Amino acid sequence: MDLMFTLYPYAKALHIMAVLSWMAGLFYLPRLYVYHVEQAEKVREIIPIFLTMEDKLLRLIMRPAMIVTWVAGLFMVLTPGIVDWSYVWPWTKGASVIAMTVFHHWLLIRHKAFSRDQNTLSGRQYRLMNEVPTLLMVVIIVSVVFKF
Ligand code: HEM
Repeated sequence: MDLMFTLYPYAKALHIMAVLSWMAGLFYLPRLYVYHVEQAEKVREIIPIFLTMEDKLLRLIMRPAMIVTWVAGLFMVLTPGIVDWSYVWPWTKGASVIAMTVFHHWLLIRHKAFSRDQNTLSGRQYRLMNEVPTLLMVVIIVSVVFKF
């Protein structure tokens, strides 16, 4: 237990670093899909460049950042005295991080559809979906800061 308390600030620092990297990708990838849809209609040669950018962002940045966010976050959840489940905030945060993870996998599925040239969504739809991580982030930050 003492070791968990010693490691707690390291876990929190790691958590915040990973969260920032994961969120950067979650904000940028739907925007990249907007350009992918709208530009690919005009210039087909640009498609492989978009696919490479999306693939690298998903595999090299977003996936590792998501894993580190979860591992460091769960470490803090398991540290005694950190989360009091009788409050509302752990539930709103928990629901939002699960929704954020579902959104990540939705982006992955959309990327696979793009790779097979089977994208069915419009630029406008990706623009709308871009708001999802923003809304979830607001709920998460309010939850961890106000701890209602
Ligand atoms: C993926 C699963 C996640 C788990 C299990 C998790 C869990 C936790 C826990 C237990 C804490 C410590 C709370 C405290 O200090 O009292 C924490 C802190 C924090 N989390 Fe997460 N978290 C996750 C994802 C996220 C995401 C996606 C964001 C941002 C969008 C985020 C932002 C933060 C911030 C800013 C803090 C620091 C709060 C403070 O110092 O008071 N977390 N997290």
